[in-house]
Amino acid sequence: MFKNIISNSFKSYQYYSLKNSSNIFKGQSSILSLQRSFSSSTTKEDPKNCIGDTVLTPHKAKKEINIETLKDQEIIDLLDKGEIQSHNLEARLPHDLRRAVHIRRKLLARDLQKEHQKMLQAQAMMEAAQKSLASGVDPSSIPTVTPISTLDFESSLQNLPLDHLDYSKVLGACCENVIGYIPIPVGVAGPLLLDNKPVSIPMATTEGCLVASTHRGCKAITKSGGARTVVLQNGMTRAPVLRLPGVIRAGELKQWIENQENFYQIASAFNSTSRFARLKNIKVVVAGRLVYLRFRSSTGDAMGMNMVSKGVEKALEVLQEYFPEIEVLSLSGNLCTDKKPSATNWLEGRGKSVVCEATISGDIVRDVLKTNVQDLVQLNIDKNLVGSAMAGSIGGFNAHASNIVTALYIATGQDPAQNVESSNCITLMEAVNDGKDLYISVTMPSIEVGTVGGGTFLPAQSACLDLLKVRGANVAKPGANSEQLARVVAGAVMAGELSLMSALAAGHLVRSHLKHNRKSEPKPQSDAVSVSHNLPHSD
Ligand SMILES: CC(C)(COP(=O)([O-])OP(=O)([O-])OC[C@H]1O[C@@H](n2cnc3c(N)ncnc32)[C@H](O)[C@@H]1OP(=O)([O-])[O-])[C@@H](O)C(=O)NCCC(=O)NCCSC(=O)C[C@@](C)(O)CC(=O)[O-]
Ligand SMILES: NC(=O)C1=CN([C@@H]2O[C@H](COP(=O)(O)OP(=O)(O)OC[C@H]3O[C@@H](n4cnc5c(N)ncnc54)[C@H](OP(=O)(O)O)[C@@H]3O)[C@@H](O)[C@H]2O)C=CC1
Repeated sequence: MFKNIISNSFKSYQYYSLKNSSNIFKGQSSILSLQRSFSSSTTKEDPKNCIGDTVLTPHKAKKEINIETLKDQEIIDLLDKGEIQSHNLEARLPHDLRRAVHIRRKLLARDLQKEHQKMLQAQAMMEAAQKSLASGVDPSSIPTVTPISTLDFESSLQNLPLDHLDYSKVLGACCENVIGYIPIPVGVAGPLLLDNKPVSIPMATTEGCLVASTHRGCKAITKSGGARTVVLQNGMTRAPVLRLPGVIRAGELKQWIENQENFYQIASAFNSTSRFARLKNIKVVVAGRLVYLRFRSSTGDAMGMNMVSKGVEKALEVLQEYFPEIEVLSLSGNLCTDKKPSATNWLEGRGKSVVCEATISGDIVRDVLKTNVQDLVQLNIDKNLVGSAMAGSIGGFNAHASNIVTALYIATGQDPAQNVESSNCITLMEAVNDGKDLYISVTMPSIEVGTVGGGTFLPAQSACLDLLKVRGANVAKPGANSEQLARVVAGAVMAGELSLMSALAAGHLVRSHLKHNRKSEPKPQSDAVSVSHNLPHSD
C-alpha cells in the first residue's frame, strides 16, 4: 500500500513537473479546442487584423466578439475558455497594443503561480510518502504541509519593462507573444577616426569593461592617425538543398546552371522579386544525388536574408521548369551558412567582407595601451595564431571580435544570432618602422549587417544608427549605408583587439575586470536550492 502511495505521489510530482513546463501560456495551451472553435472566415483585409501597413496574424479571430470594450478580467475569462488566444491579443485589441501585452503578462504570472503552487503540493506529498515508507508509520498519520511559495511571478514581471516601447513597430516585424522588453545599457566608444571621418560607436552590453576597452583602442588608433578600411566583397547567400533522381541528373543540373545564358535566366527571375536584390553568382555543390545551390546576391542596405530567400524561391520555380524531377528538400540546406559556424563563410565570405588596418605609434602603445610593440606582436602570434590553430579554430584567429560585433549588433537592431559568422576574424600584427611602431589589421570575411529591415526600424535602434549616420536606406547610393556600417564593425573590432591584447600582454586583464565588471554580488532567487561550494562535483 505504501508503495502505491509513493508511486502515486511520484507520478503526481512528475505530472506537475511536466505540466509546469508545457502549460505556461494557458491561453495557448488549449490550442486544439481553440482551433476548432474559430471560423476560418477572417481575412487579411479585416481591419481588425491590420495596424498601419502591418498585417496581423489573421487566423482564428472570431469576428463577432469585440473584446476592446471588455474589462481585463473578462478578456482573461475568454482566454481561459479558449474563445481567444493569447498570441492573438494584439489582433483583437488593435487600438491598444500595450494593453494586449499587459494582459498577456497578467495571464502568464497567474499561470506560473498556479503551476508552481501545484508543484510544491506534489513535492510535499512525495516527501510525506517517503517519510512514511522510511518510518513504517501509517501515511495518513503524517501531515502533508504544502509550503506557500515565496516566488511571486507578478512582482517579478514588474521588473520587466512594459511602457515606452512602440509596440506597433514590434508587431509583425520583430517579436511575437510579447511580454515586454529587456533594457540593455548602451555605451559609446570613440570617436574612432575611420577612413578620415570620426565615428562614435554605440555598444549595447552588460559586460563591464568592454566599452572602456574599445574606447581605449579607439583612442590609440585615432591618436595614431586613424584606420583605413576596404570592402572586398558584398553579397548575402542562401543555399537550398535539392534532390535529383540520381548522380547523372545532378551533374547535368550543375552544368546547366554553370552555363552563362541559363544563369541569366535564373538571375532574371531572382531579380524580379526585389528592387534591390541582384543575383551575383550561384555555387553548385554536389553530394551524391543531393545538389546545394549557394546563391549570392547584393541586397542594397538590407542584411538581406528575407530578400535572398524570396529570390531563391522564385529562381527554383524556373529551374523546375527545366528539371521537373527536382525535389526541393529545404530552402536552406545549411551551405548558406546562416547562424552556424562553417568553413564556407570563412573561406568564401558572406554579407560584407571587410579588411581594416592602422599603424599605431610606439609612443601610443606605451602611453595609451601600457605595453610595447614587441610584446604585442609576439602575443598575437602565440595566442591569436598558434593558440587558435591548436584549438582547431575556423575563423577564430582573434581575441574577442564577437564581443564588439554582438554589442554593436544589439545596439543597431541587427540579427544578433548572426554574430556567429559575423565574428569570423583574423587579427594580424607586425612591428614596423624599425620595430618602433605597430601595424595591425583585422580581416573579417562575413559581416552581415543592414540599415533597413529587421530590428533597425525600432526607435532605440534607429537612434543608434543615427549616431553612425547610416539610418535607413541610402537613396542616392543603395547599399552605401550598410557597407559603411560593416566598415564601422571592422574598425570597432580592431579597436577592441588592440586594447584587450594590450591588457593581456601587460597582465592587466583581471584587475580591470574586477574594477569595471564585478560591482554587485548576485542574489539567489527565493525557493532556490543553495549549493555548497565545498562539495566535490560529481562529473
Ligand atoms: C510562423 C509559423 C509558426 C506559423 O505556423 P503555421 O502552422 O502556419 O501557423 P498556424 O496559424 O496554423 O498556427 C500554428 C501554431 O503556431 C503558433 N503561432 C502561429 N502564429 C503565431 C503568432 N503570431 N504568435 C505566436 N504563435 C503563433 C501557435 O502555436 C499556433 O497554434 P495556435 O496557438 O494558433 O493554436 C511557422 O510557419 C514557422 O515556424 N515558421 C518558421 C519561422 C522560423 O523559425 N524563423 C526563424 C528565422 S529563420 C533563420 O533565422 C535561420 C535560417 C532559416 O536562415 C537558418 C537556416 O539556414 O536553416
Ligand atoms: N527568411 C530567413 O530565412 C531569415 C530571416 N531573417 C530575418 O530577416 C530580417 C532581415 O531580412 P532583410 O531581407 O534584410 O530585410 P527585410 O525583409 O525587411 O527586407 C528589406 C525591405 O526593405 C526594402 N528596401 C527599401 N529600401 C531598401 C534599400 N536601400 N536596400 C535594401 N532594401 C530596401 C526592400 O525592398 P524590396 O521589397 O524591393 O526588396 C525590402 O522590402 C531580419 O529580421 C532577420 O532576423 C534572418 C535570417 C533568416
